[in-house]
Amino acid sequence: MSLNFFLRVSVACLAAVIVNTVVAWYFIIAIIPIFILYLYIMRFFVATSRELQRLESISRSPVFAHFSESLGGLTTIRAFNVQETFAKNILAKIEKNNVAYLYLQTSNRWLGTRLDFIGSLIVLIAGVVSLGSAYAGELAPSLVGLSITYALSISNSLNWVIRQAADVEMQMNAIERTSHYTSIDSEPYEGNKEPSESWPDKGLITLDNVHARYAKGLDPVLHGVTVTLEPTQKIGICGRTGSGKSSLTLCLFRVIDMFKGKISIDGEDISKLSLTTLRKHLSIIPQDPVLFNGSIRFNLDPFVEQDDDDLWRSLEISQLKEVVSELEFGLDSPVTEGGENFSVGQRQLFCLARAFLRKSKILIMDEATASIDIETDDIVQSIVRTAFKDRTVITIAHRVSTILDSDKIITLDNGRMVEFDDPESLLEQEDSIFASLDNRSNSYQIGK
Ligand SMILES: Nc1ncnc2c1ncn2[C@@H]1O[C@H](COP(=O)(O)OP(=O)(O)OP(=O)(O)O)[C@@H](O)[C@H]1O
Repeated sequence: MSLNFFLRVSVACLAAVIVNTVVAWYFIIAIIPIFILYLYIMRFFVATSRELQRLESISRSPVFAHFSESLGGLTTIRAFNVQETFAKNILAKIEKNNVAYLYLQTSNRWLGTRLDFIGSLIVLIAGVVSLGSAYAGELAPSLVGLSITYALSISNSLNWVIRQAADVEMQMNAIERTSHYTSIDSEPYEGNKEPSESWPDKGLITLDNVHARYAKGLDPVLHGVTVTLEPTQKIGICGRTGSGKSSLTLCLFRVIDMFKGKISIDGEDISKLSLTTLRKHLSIIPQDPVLFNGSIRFNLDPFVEQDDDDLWRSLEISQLKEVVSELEFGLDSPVTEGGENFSVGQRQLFCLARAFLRKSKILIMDEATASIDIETDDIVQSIVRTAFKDRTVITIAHRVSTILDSDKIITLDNGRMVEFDDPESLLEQEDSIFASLDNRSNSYQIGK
């Protein structure tokens, strides 16, 4: 549509110049300096407005981000009575955006006055040239009218062309951003090996001299971790803040760059598998349990692979059967965005039910019980001990009590595995880090 219009306007513009030149040939000589001036203004305006548009876009995003974050945290904002601070913050961001917007509009006005001036100049030239010719008797009065009418249309057309050109440049900002995102390296999804259907059927995890870092150019966060986790073992990982507990689990999912060493699960080198295969076969319960907008059924079984009996069984195991059966629509009851209509503990239990349903042989719990009460923590631990007894479970602990009954404890320090033993033996060694963390357990925290 726009291209069609653009072509029509361009042809109309050309026709107007030809008509004026035919009416009085010196019109073309007079129009050349104006055309050069026009090009100069066009280049100046397009370059400026492009940058102003970019500033406007950049300053607009924080306004939306702040607004949606404030909406999400309304209760916290009110609880701390910091409404005024948040209002001030968003007003400052809006003001910044308004400044950019104002400059953008001002530049448009700047262009408007110059284009009007150039347009009037063209009409003036056409008028003077054709009237001069008419006085000299070379031109019929009707042709004077024709010439001025066409000159008026030139100024309108030029105005339109310059604005469209500027607009295209401005909108190209979006293309520039998109092309930036398309050129970002993505994770290597493809694998060159497909494991057997039943993989992993035991849950044996072997880490051999694992070195990992968050990105090329950053310092390594794991330095040569070597350990074998036997099938069905319950392993607790502890260590001070920043010791590399989460990084170790991220390595299992190949989220971070393992630049040296090897991790095998049931004999398969995970670096050779496709990411989809690898991640499909591991389950993780993060500290912030994730539930999606939809029904309970969708949250438990997004790929519709299980029947209702299995779903109810998983809810029974995670002690949610009663809660769900009391809801009006049972399994089809709605879950709001982020699972806000359930408590954090219940969300953890839903995640546990989901992990149980997926039947993956390996479950990773990353400080999963950090933000729930001790009672729910106990429920989670007892579910792990019973329903997950035939699976390998790695628990990053927030409370010492959480991992006290693990089969083995891994203690990390500065990205190195410094202890690997059963909890009793480690507690007996008074100089062990695990024992020192246990001594601090009055605070119920490890590494915090
Ligand atoms: N996204 C990241 N980018 C770069 N470095 C990171 C990133 N996340 C963590 N690190 C670094 O990796 C190291 C290990 O962090 P990690 O989160 O694994 O520790 P942690 O033991 O899980 O700590 P916490 O108990 O606080 O969760 C730290 O030095 C940290 O600074």
